[in-house]
Amino acid sequence: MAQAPLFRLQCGVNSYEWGKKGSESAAARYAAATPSDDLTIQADKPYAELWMGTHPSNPSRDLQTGRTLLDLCSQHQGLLSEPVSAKYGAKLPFLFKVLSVNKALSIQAHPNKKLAEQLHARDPKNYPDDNHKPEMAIAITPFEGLCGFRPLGEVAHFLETVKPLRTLVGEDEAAQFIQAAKDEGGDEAPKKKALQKAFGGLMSSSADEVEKEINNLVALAKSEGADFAAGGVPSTKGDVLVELVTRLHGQYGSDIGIFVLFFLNFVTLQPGEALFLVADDIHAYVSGDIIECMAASDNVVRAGLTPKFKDVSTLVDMLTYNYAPIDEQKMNPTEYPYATLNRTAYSSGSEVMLYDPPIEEFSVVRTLLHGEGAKATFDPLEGPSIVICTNGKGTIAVGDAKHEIEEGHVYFVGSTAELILESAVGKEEDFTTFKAFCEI
Ligand SMILES: NNC(=O)[C@@H](O)[C@H](O)[C@H](O)COP(=O)(O)O
Ligand SMILES: [Zn+2]
Repeated sequence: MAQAPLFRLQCGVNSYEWGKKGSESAAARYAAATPSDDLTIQADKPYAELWMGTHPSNPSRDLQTGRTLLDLCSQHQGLLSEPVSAKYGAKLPFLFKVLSVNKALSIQAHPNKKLAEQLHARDPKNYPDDNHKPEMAIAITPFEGLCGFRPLGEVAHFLETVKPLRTLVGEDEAAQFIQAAKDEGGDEAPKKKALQKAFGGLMSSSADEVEKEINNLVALAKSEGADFAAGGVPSTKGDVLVELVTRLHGQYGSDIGIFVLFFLNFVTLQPGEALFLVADDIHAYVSGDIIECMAASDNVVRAGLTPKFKDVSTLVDMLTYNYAPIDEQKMNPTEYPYATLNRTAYSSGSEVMLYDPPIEEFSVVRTLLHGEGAKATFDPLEGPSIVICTNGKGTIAVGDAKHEIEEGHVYFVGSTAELILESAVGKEEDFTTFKAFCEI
């Protein structure tokens, strides 16, 4: 029997410690928006991630039949399209998530394909996939994160002005780094080497050294206030650093990850803003709700700010040591050219925006339909999509099939289906959806 190309998904939510509690968590609210026998939201339990896709660690299911999406795609490969199923088999090329972050996530990076295969072969328990995991984050609420190494001059500034940091890095390593960072000319390779040496020096500190220096750091931050770190740097002022050191210390105690703050860009995203992280890029999300899309993998190499398995030497060895101002990491969405807005949508400032990272496995479209009757019609795609509504309500239609969709509802849309989204909100309200898709 042919499989309808539009069906509602029941998606699982996981309870990592850093998730927002109870219904404060968007991941929990969205999971609870779909009937499920085994989910009752508990007020004091953290709910971190809603997973939408075929990944076996938390497989999404067809709401009507209870069959896993992987099972359906295995039986009906047309849902994925011939090119996608030829290359990726029955597994979706992407994993689509909603994260609700209450406490900082681990200092982490995701291995490239080659390293992922090696780690998976060596330690399948901690590295469940043999695939890379480049990822994109799109803010649903205001979001804070640590992403990529700072411009070297900023790291040099902190090594010069924050004594506990310099002590852990090592006076010689710090001096060599500052020298390399200040050398205006010269190629990148020796600078990246100096950065790796300084970062590696920090990350090889003993627990006792960290305990001692974290107390000095917190005391210094408290006593110096806005003058902390000589007032900080343009991208992260002294008072912001004081608040972050205090907050992370409150969350994780004497954790080396707090010192990593001085090496990484601290970025805030407003709703709709996005960033993209290539494999081997260091990061740690700090707060807020995001849509996240990634290649289908759950490989995380961690080195701090976490009770989970840490693999510090692998992290220090694997990083790209790219360094750049945060604006170079942000992604700029563009108007999606394959959707048509009706007059109501057009006149009410609705928008269909494409977030298109430089990889094959996924892109994401954010559709914001403002006011009653605003409609967007999407050209057929040769590939699979997953749609989630994050605000308001409306209808989702493919061919003759038309369903109501509201906040938290998730739908799978099979290949070459012409998709129509129409809002059913008040004239001053928004109906917002995100659609992850792969087309090769
Ligand atoms: N940057 N975001 C991600 O990579 C998410 O998709 C991961 O699932 C989380 O980072 C996992 O974080 P923990 O290992 O619990 O610290
Ligand atoms: Zn990550």
